[in-house]
Amino acid sequence: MYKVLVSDNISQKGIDILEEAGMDVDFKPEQSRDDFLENIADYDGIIVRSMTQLDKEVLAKAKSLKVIGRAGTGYDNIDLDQATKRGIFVFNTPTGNTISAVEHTLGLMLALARNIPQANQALHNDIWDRKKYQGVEIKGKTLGIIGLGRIGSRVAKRAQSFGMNVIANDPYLAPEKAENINVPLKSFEEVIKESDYVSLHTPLTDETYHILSHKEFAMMDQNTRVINCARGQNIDTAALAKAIEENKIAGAAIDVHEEEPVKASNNPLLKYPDQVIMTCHLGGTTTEAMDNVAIMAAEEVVSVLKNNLPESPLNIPAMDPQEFIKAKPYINLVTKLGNFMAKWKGHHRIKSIEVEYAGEVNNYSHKPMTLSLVKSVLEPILDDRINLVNAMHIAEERGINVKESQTQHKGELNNIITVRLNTNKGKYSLAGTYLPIGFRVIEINGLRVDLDLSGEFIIVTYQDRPGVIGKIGTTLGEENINIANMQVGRQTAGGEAVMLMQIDSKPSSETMGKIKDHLDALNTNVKDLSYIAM
Ligand SMILES: NC(=O)C1=CN([C@@H]2O[C@H](COP(=O)(O)OP(=O)(O)OC[C@H]3O[C@@H](n4cnc5c(N)ncnc54)[C@H](O)[C@@H]3O)[C@@H](O)[C@H]2O)C=CC1
Ligand SMILES: O=C(O)CCC(=O)C(=O)O
Repeated sequence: MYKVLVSDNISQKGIDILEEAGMDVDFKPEQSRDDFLENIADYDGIIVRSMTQLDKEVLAKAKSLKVIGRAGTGYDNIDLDQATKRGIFVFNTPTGNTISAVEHTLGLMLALARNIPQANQALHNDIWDRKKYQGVEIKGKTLGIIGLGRIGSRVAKRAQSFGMNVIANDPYLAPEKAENINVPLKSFEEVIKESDYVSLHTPLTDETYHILSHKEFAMMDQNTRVINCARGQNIDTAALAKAIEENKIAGAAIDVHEEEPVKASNNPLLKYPDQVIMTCHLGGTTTEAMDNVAIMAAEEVVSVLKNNLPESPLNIPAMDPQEFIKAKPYINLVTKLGNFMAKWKGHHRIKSIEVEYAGEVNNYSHKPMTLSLVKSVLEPILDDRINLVNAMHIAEERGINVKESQTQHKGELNNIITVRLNTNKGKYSLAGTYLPIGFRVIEINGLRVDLDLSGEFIIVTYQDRPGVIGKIGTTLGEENINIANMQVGRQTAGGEAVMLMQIDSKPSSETMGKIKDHLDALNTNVKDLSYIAM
């Protein structure tokens, strides 16, 4: 039974899903860091929101952890690099709370324009002051959005319906996406200078850390109001407090904070209740969003622990489910070629893995295929320590160069995948194709063959000599091993030859020894002789 820790508050619906799937669930949102560090080794899966820090120290102790589910969007609290190196799948549920974050942003903008929280607070204190709390309209004003993704684009659409003029900065967005929603893309500086309202909707990255600081506040108009519903570290809090103090800008509405939870001791913005509205990271906290992200995260954790790939992976290439279904035969083909190669090359040290894709297979992303190949080639050495998440990292760590290429050439076949290994004892190459009837191996070390890529094989590479086929056939016959199919390829008469035999049962090591003795007696210079079960 898998153990799953839920270390932040999530909807009960998520916990029910985990339990119904037979998981042993610990719900511990209030756990101390020390307890967390002490117990994390016990868990196969974890679900977090933004409060749990899954940093290097934690992940080093998380010896059994296979999957991290982020019930929400931003994943800056997870050390993705470390999780990847440790082969832990990480996914988020980025669509579950988009609308809630959008609506909270709009709410903050209106509250900021109309002094709603301040007037409410005053009235609760028995103060009626219509002059002090006079607001401004948002109609006709310019809203500058930094980060026009899922949330930013929806904020834009709603703001346009209020009659706002929306502009945006997003260097990574395809310009057509912005054109489609009638939002002109401008430089960061233009947005900062031209906007009455600046709203942040970027993830927290090295580039967006303190994206608004002294310099940017100095560029803003005095009537500018700033909204942050993204991440606290996107704004330099001290610089914002100074800009407010010096009336460089008109106000700010802040949902996310550099230090959470906010306390009077750690946040200078609390000194400006008339200009700064603050909420306690509530952007994604609605009943609907909480249910959505918890259900999605729980279902995905269960699915990944059952050996499926996550739908919104953060550390393996994502694939559209429809595309995945179509590409699956090629993923299976390349995995089979990798399994074959791993057994064929035996204990030789791999220097490089090359894969060449030809024909129809080029219609799909190669990344999942190449990852599957690397995993299958290295698996016999590393067992369950290698998976799709850490395959490239492990290859790199072992000095194995992985190269992929594509070509249109495929002859009469619809698709061909060729795998080449360079080892300390020589080169191996194997090509296969996917046909609706199954997988075929069509080339070994450059020699044409045609065999079903399933079942059990003996493969031998040797110097072409008369009598080899007969000797091997007789030896297998004496051991009562039936040869279902056999193909021999050779470069030239007397040159390097490869024999691939599909057999009906496993030969003993004595049988393999006898074959080797016969081949040596015939002076065939055996390069390798392997039994391969697929
Ligand atoms: N306050 C809350 O409770 C919530 C906060 N969030 C935060 O909102 C962020 C955005 O969420 P989504 O819109 O779903 O993400 P998204 O990935 O759909 O959009 C982010 C956009 O930012 C752009 N971007 C990245 N770096 C940029 C840069 N240096 N300058 C300008 N644009 C840049 C990207 O190209 C992308 O279009 C999340 O990363 C999360 O941190 C999300 C949900 C709830
Ligand atoms: O998950 C949370 O703690 C709140 C929502 C959020 O910040 C996010 O989804 O990025």
